Amino acid sequence: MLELQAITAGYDRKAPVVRNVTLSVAPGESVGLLGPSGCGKSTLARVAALLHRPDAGTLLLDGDPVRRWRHRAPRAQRTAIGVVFQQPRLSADPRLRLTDLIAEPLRATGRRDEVRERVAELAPSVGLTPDLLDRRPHEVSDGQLQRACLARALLVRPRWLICDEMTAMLDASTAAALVAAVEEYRSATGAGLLAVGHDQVLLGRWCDRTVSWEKLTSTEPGE
Ligand SMILES: Nc1ncnc2c1ncn2[C@@H]1O[C@H](COP(=O)(O)OP(=O)(O)OP(=O)(O)O)[C@@H](O)[C@H]1O
Repeated sequence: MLELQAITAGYDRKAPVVRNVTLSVAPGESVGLLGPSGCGKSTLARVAALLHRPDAGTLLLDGDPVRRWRHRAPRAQRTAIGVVFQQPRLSADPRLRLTDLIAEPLRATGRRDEVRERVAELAPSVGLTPDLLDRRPHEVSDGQLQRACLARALLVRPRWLICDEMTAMLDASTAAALVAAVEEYRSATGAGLLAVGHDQVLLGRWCDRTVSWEKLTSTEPGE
């Protein structure tokens, strides 16, 4: 299970944007988190992705509490989670060719031949052709770059995927292709998914269940 328990988080301890939120994703389950712009969904997603330390509450990964965040998190916990954000250009090093961008999670540990093999295996599953793999981010479209960011997230075979508005900037056919790639990965591996967004129709079609931000936060004592 991926369990967010009574999470309070934000950027100012006196005014947290996420207050006492509890949400779980079971293995193999897909959960959509719906909410309006600015409500705190991305902040919660970043807590779940080990990128933002909460002010209070507990994150359990398969029963183990997460005690360290970002680069301090143990590798086994970091690689259990794959994350894709809304804006690929903010999460892609502009100097890297797409092959190296996809291979980033293996940079420290992967052998060269293993890296090449894994990227070649993943690229078609996200719809990237070999010619695109040699290009740098400024030489590809947003959709192509987002495909590479999804491949990077899948590279270490995470048990949990967090997609934060993954398709918000994309045209309908690219969005559908990326959702299909996530679902193919999930059906092959049994990975769980937390998909964050504001598009009720998309999340309703994509996920086993959707929860609204209002519901999650209305259980707060005193509200
Ligand atoms: N790095 C930051 N420093 C300070 N405040 C921030 C930071 N990031 C986000 N915020 C604020 O926290 C609140 C919640 O932001 P968050 O990105 O979690 O919302 P969201 O629901 O994901 O919105 P959107 O759908 O527009 O991405 C907003 O008011 C935002 O301005």
